[in-house]
Amino acid sequence: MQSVIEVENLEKLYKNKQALKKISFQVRHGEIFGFLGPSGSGKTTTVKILTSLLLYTSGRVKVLGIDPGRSRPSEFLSKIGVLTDNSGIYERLSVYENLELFCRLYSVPERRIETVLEAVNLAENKHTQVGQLSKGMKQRVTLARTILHEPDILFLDEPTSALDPVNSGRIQETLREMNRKGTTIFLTTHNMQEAEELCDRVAFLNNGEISALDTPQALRLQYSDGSITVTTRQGKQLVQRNETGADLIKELMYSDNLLAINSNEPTLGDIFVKLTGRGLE
Ligand SMILES: Nc1ncnc2c1ncn2[C@@H]1O[C@H](COP(=O)(O)OP(=O)(O)OP(=O)(O)O)[C@@H](O)[C@H]1O
Repeated sequence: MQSVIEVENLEKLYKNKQALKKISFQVRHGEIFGFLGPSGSGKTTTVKILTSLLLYTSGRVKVLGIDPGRSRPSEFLSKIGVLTDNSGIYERLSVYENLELFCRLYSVPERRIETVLEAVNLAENKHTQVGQLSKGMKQRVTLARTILHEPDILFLDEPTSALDPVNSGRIQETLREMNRKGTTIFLTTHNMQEAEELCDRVAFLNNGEISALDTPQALRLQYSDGSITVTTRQGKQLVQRNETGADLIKELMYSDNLLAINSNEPTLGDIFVKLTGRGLE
């Protein structure tokens, strides 16, 4: 499948701090790609470079065939959407007025507002002043603004980090829906559950280096120890995937003492710790 983001040996130096150490990866058209790493690993630096907000030191970067470091801002920014913490929504204006303002600024037809409000589930709140909305709803207004111009790629830096599970879930559902309609999504997070549920592929970033990159399922299988937990009326028991294990399960089934069988696949968080020796928080 066609790559919409290509990164090769990307390096970023802040004075003498090497924030990105020659990382390489590609993001395919139509996928949700997760960039996972703990605080300080280089996630925001990467997003800023990919969205032309920061210049890189060396390497090769292409986003939709354009080098963000050398792009014409108006042309490049019309193709992407960027959601970060400080997205500048006007608290004293209503939801609708905020979006109207951005429509005028970016020459987007006003009829897009209704579609976008439906997409982020805010149609009923369109006349509410943003200052009166909950944190989760504000984040959805910001998302609405980010997708107003129908970007080909959406960059999200920790989109749900400050939200409760209900609001996080709503944002995730909106992202899934947008992705189903063809938007490629590049997402940074240190929330492994979010990555596991949402992402087609994930990259683990640690100290400016990528230590693994694959689908969550492939990573779980690769780092699984192959054991199975069997639950019987007497309790839980660890069984290996071999002939002895199979015989035991067969015996438990015939004796009607088998309540459940679960494979012991590690979570993305477990794998991150295994690979890097540190957690994601
Ligand atoms: N403007 C800057 N000047 C110097 N060092 C910086 C600058 N911005 C970031 N860094 C350093 O670069 C490294 C990567 O930072 P970055 O913000 O990209 O990490 P992050 O993974 O996004 O972290 P967080 O999840 O806390 O936002 C960190 O060590 C950080 O201290």
